[in-house]
Amino acid sequence: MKRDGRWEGVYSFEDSPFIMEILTELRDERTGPIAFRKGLVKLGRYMAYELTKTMEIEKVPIKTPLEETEGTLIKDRRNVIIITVLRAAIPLMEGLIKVLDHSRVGIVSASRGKAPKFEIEMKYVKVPQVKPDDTVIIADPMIATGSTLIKVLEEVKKYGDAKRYVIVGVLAAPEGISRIKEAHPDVEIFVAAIDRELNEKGYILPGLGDAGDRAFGAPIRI
Ligand SMILES: O=P(O)(O)OC[C@H]1O[C@H](OP(=O)(O)OP(=O)(O)O)[C@H](O)[C@@H]1O
Ligand SMILES: O=c1cc[nH]c(=O)[nH]1
Ligand SMILES: [Mg+2]
Repeated sequence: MKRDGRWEGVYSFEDSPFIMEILTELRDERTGPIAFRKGLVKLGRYMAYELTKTMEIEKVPIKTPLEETEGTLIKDRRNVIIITVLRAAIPLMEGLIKVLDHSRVGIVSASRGKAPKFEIEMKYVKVPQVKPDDTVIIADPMIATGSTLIKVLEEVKKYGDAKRYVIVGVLAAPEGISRIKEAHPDVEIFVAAIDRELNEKGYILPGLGDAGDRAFGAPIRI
């Protein structure tokens, strides 16, 4: 895990060869939906594991069959809410919850409109009560303009004050991170990698394309 000096509380995993190998498969245009979804699940699992290193732990007395000793408990792991941003975060959440298995889960829908406005439509919001000890993890693979996550954070913050707000994603564009940090300076961001820029349609470059479409196929409008 590597802190990015351009912002406070922003980390990438560009120093992790294994995470970079999974990302390489996700970026590759030849990777089909089955392998793409599997890659997202794997990333979620390993990123959650890395995230536990930033969590508060507690030393606890335990008894082995032979004697008393001291054990470790990750306190914060017991107080996690994962917010899944439809669609593309579904496989990422599946991976995160394998490690963060006590998590409560919120589901929100967010659909980004076309350039240049990129208006976000949020029709479905189901979020549990947020308590002061909670770490709220917002899972969304792509941080492009940042508009989706700014809106999701605004909404989620109505459900109570958390100990931490953490975004877990795959790729981010620098402009998206800057916009989120400006609107929500308290949020921490963990992404596999931070890419170069956005194109005129709001896609991350070099990126991996449309994460939702690659995972689930392109929807049609009727
Ligand atoms: O940072 P932004 O510019 O807001 O863009 C990022 C959003 O775009 C994608 O979702 P999309 O709207 O394509 O929905 P989908 O997951 O259903 O494809 C992605 O999963 C993010 O939620
Ligand atoms: O590059 C991008 C930008 C937004 N959403 C995606 O799925 N990909
Ligand atoms: Mg999409």
